[in-house]
Amino acid sequence: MAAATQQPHQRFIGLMSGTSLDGVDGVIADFSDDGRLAVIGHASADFPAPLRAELMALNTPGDNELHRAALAGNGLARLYAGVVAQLLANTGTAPDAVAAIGAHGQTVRHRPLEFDGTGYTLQINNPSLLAELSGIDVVADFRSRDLAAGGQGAPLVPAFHQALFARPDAPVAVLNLGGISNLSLLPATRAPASTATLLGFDCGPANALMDHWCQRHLGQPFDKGGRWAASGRVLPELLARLQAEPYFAKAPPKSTGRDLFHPDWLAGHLGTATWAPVDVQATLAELTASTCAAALQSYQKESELLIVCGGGALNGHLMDRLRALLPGVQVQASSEHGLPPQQVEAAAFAWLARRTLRREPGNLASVTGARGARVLGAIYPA
Ligand SMILES: Nc1ncnc2c1ncn2[C@@H]1O[C@H](COP(=O)(O)OP(=O)(O)OP(=O)(O)O)[C@@H](O)[C@H]1O
Ligand SMILES: CC(=O)N[C@H]1[C@@H]2OC[C@@H](O2)[C@@H](O)[C@@H]1O[C@H](C)C(=O)O
Repeated sequence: MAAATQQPHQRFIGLMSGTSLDGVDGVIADFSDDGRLAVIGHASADFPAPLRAELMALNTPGDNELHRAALAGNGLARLYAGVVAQLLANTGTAPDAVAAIGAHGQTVRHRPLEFDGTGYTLQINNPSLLAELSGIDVVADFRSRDLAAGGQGAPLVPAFHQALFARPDAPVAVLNLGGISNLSLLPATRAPASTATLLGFDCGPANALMDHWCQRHLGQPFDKGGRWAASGRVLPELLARLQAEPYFAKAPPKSTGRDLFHPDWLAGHLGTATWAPVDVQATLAELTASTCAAALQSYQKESELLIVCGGGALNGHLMDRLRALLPGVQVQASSEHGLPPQQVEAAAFAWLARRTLRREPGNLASVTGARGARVLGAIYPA
């Protein structure tokens, strides 16, 4: 009789609904014992318009928030459950073959201490409902523990970027262009310990303001390929005003969100000027590219490779501007390094859920500024 074979891998699902508020991305991935992963399926779902509108509205203080947030959490959990069902069906996976789902939730407030002295981060979610609907353990609320330990609670993906993209002999930078941009600066894995500090921080707005402007003036949710921005002219005076935002010059650790970079922030800088909308869009794209490029040049000059993920990697104009602003740096989409741009963050939350189940820390104190490594999140058993 053949000896019983050991299970060769563990399967996890990761679900991300990020600050661009475009919908949910999910991946299902197999992890080997040493933590390497193979994504075996991807599924996504757009937000139904009323849920998107409510999640967007909940980013700013308003009436009856507790009730509305609870209902939005239910709506999000049901959308998540639909994505999980697609992932299971597409890959012929039974729920009990999945160790856990890492479900990020929807950030509607992000207030690390120095933002306004409050010190909390809030991801709307209903992990109990998702566990009930999916029959799978759910890990959620990944950020609060890092904040409790004095950290920013974000970004959390740099540790995953390190596991996935770091190289033995050369540093690598990884840029996520979602609603907000964040950069991971990965030292060479063989670098001496004294020079091997991994940094990561949010650079500023990526697509959030461009999406807003595009919706307002073209009635479209985003600027496909960046073609509208590419047809405009950068406004030097406006660009200088936007770049003067103190957040950009702040040293890490730092993180941000729609709490700072919201439509009123843009409106305040536009003032009463009557610039052509297409030129404002070109300027917003330049703001994204220039702040990300400046962040790389300030904190990892020696990097010759920039791997770009997130939906912004599909914006040809943004990618061109990054290349122009970073001569000598190869700027490549993450698809050239094994994982399509829209799957990286979801895969990161599958990876983080696995860490939590194994009681392994998910944060990096060098990135978030937390007092130390912490096991992140809460587990909701199926
Ligand atoms: N073909 C495309 N051309 C230009 N932009 C695109 C394209 N596809 C997606 N995007 C942009 O990418 C955004 C979605 O990116 P993504 O899903 O990575 O963001 P997110 O995960 O919601 O945000 P975050 O990483 O800040 O949490 C869209 O809102 C849009 O602006
Ligand atoms: C509070 C919050 O949701 N932050 C997000 C957001 O989207 C991009 C950037 O701002 C990053 O800090 C973070 O997401 C990724 C997944 C992170 O934690 O690494």
